[in-house]
Amino acid sequence: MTHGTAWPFVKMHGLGNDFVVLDARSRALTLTPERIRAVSDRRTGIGCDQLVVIAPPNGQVSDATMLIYNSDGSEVAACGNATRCVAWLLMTESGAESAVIETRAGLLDAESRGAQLVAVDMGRPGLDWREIPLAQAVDTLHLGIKVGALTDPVGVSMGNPHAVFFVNDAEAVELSTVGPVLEHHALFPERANIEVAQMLSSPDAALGRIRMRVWERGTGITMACGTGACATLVAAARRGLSPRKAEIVLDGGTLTIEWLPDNHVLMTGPVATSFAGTLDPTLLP
Ligand SMILES: N[C@H](CCC[C@H](N)C(=O)O)C(=O)O
Repeated sequence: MTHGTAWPFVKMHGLGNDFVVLDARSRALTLTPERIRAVSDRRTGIGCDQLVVIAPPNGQVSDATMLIYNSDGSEVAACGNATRCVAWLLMTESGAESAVIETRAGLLDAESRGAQLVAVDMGRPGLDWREIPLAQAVDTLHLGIKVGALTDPVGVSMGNPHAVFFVNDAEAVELSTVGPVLEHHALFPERANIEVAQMLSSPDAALGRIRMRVWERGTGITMACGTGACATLVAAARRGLSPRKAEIVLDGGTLTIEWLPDNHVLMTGPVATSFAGTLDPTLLP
C-alpha cells in the first residue's frame, strides 16, 4: 500500500459539536464512507460528529468550499457549527473580518463578532414540503406524525431536513430511543434531524429562549446543532411561540438565532480549536 504523507488535521467544535477538519485546497483527497467512518470513530479513530473538508473555491465568489460528512459516512449539504469553525479558520488565515463559504446548500456569508465568536447568514429556511424534502404533500407546520410521546412536529429545511417537536420537558424525552425511529420515518425520504424544543419564554418576549436537544441524522445525539437551532427558531416563530429572535439553549451552550425580515436566518455562536495533529495513514491514506 502506498503511504502518502500523513494528512494534517485540526480538531474543532462549536458548543461541543465536534469536527475533524482537513484542508484539501492544495492536495487531492479521496474519501470513502469507510474512511469517513474510520476517522470519525471515537474508539479507533480521531472521533468526531462530522468530518469537514476545506476545498478550493469554485469560481471567484467564495473564499473556499466546505464539504461535510456525518460520522456514518453520508455527505450532507449544511452544518451550522462547522460553518462557524471553517469561517474562523479562513478569517484567521486572511486577517479579514468576513469570509464567504461555498457549500452544497449555497454560498454562506460569515462575519467575525469578536474573539472566537462568529455570525453566519444561513440563508432562507425551506418551508415547502418539497424543500424539506417530504415523501408527500403535507402542511409543514403540522407534519401529523407521532412516535412515543412526540407528535405533530414542524418541518424546516436549512439546506438539510429537520423535524422540530415542541414538548413540555425536553429533558424527559428518551431521544436515543425515539431519535433513530424518527430519523428514518417514511415521511423523510432523505431521513431527518430530530429536535425536541421546550419554550422557556413567553410568545410576547422581546427575545425568545428555547431549550433544544437534538438527534442528528447520520450522527445521533450531539451537544449542539447549528442548523437545528435555526430550524427550531423558525418553527417556534411560525407556531407563534417565539419572537423571530431567540437564544437556543443546547447541551453544549447557547446559540443566538434571528429570522431576519429578508427571510434569511442569522446564527451567532462560538468556535473552538481543540488540537491539531496528523492522521494515521491507515485511517486515511
Ligand atoms: N447531521 C446533519 C449535519 C450536521 C448538522 C449539525 N452538526 C449543525 O451544526 O448544523 C445532517 O445530517 O443534516
